[in-house]
Amino acid sequence: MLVTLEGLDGSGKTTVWEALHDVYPDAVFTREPTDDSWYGEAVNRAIGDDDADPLATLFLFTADHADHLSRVVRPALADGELVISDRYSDSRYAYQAASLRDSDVKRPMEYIMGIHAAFSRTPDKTIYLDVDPETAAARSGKTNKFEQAAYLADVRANYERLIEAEPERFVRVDATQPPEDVLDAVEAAFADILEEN
Ligand SMILES: Nc1ncnc2c1ncn2[C@@H]1O[C@H](COP(=O)(O)OP(=O)(O)OP(=O)(O)O)[C@@H](O)[C@H]1O
Ligand SMILES: Cc1cn([C@H]2C[C@H](O)[C@@H](COP(=O)(O)O)O2)c(=O)[nH]c1=O
Repeated sequence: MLVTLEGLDGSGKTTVWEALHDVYPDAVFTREPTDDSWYGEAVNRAIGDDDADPLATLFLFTADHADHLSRVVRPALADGELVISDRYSDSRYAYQAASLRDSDVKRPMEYIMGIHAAFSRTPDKTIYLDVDPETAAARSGKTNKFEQAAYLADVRANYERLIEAEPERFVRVDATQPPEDVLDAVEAAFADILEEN
C-alpha cells in the first residue's frame, strides 16, 4: 500500500515522516525529490537555480519520479510493503502547475497529470498537511524560489483542486496545530487507513 504525505513547504511533512519511522519500523520510507540518485541531484540543481526553465524543471522532477517508481516504489509494493513517501506526484500537479500558470502550456495541471497517467501509480491514500501560505513560507525560511507566500498560495489552490477531485483519497490534517497534535492526527489517520485495507 502506498501512502503519501503532501503539503506546502514548511507544513511539517518531514517532521511527521521522521516520527512515523518509530511507529511503522517495517515500512519503506522514501521521498521525492529522491536523495539517492543523480536524477534527484539534477532536480536539486533546478530548485536552487532561480533562472531554471519551469518546463525543463517539470521534466526533471518527472524523470526523478520515473526512476523512484521503478527502483523503489513498485518493487516494494510488489513485495507487499507499506510505502510511505514524503511528497510524490501530487507535488508536481500542485507546484509545477503553479510554475507553468503563465506559460504557453494550456491547462498545466491537466497536462502534467496526462504525462503521469501513462506510467505512474496513484497513491492509495494521501495525507495532506494543511497550512496557510504565510505560515508555510515563514516556517520553511524562504530559502528558495518555491518557498514564497504568493507562489505557495497558488500551490495551495492547486492542492484544493486535487482534493476536490478525489476527496476519498485525501485525509486533511490541520498542520497549524502544535507538532505533537499534528502527529496524533496523522497517526489516527494511518490507523484508519490500515484498518480499512
Ligand atoms: N506543527 C508545527 N508547528 C510549528 N512548527 C513546525 C510544525 N511542524 C514542523 N515545524 C517546523 O517547521 C519547519 C519545517 O518543518 P518540516 O521540514 O517538517 O516541513 P516540510 O513540510 O517537510 O518542509 P519542506 O517541504 O520545505 O521540506 C521545521 O523547523 C519544523 O521544526
Ligand atoms: C517533489 C516535488 C517537490 N517540489 C518542490 C517542493 C519544495 O519546494 C522542493 C523540495 O521539496 P522538499 O520537500 O522541500 O525537499 O521542491 C516541486 O516543486 N515539485 C515536485 O514534484
